[in-house]
Amino acid sequence: MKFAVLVFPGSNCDIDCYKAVEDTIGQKVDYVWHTTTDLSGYDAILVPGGFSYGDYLRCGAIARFAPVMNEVVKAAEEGKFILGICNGFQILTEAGLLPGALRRNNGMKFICDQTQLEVANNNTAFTSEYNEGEIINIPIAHGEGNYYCDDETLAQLKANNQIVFRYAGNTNPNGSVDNIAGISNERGNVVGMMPHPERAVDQLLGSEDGKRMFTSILNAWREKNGAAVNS
Ligand SMILES: NC(=O)CC[C@H](N)C(=O)O
Repeated sequence: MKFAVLVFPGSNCDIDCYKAVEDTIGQKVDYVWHTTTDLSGYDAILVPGGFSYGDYLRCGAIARFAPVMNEVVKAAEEGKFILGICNGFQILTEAGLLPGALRRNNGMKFICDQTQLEVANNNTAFTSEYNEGEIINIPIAHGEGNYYCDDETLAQLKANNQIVFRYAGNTNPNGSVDNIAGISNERGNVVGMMPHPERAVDQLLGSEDGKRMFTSILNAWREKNGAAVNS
């Protein structure tokens, strides 16, 4: 299996994502610059966190127009796995690949902290290794993580089981609607989340709870492709 980690000017979690893939599942992974116009060689695309284009206008609002994003849209249509983390989630909502938007945290401050997440849906390619309702420890680091969508969209998210993670036990750090920390598209192959699983892949980092997102993706890909265990 081969992963792409997108790199925009201002990305700062690209190396963490690359290392997480290498260390947790040992699969092939490349950094892919934002001007790239061909992602056909990749099975999964990670859109990492950071401050793409300095967060000017709105987080993700400029990155969404990068040439590589047309390829990300194409990859999503082809059913490839796409995971946007933090700024990556913001970019995917700006690009219209995921519904809703990320607004300033309701306390208007950047928050960098450990958070407890509840796995709201383990029936996805990204979360199958967790138990439904499991509480996991994954850090956040954002200024605009306040997920917003209108009532109609929220009803659709619930009806289609698209809410993947919630901040556990009403410990909502940023004001997100319905404690939402991560969602998927309707098809389930695109997920965006504000917390950082790639920063929780070793006890040295304080938690290993993010590892199973990467093993879940690999398992889903193997299931889809009937691939041999070590391919
Ligand atoms: N860690 C991140 O990706 C931060 C995203 C964005 N710059 C924000 O502050 O909300």
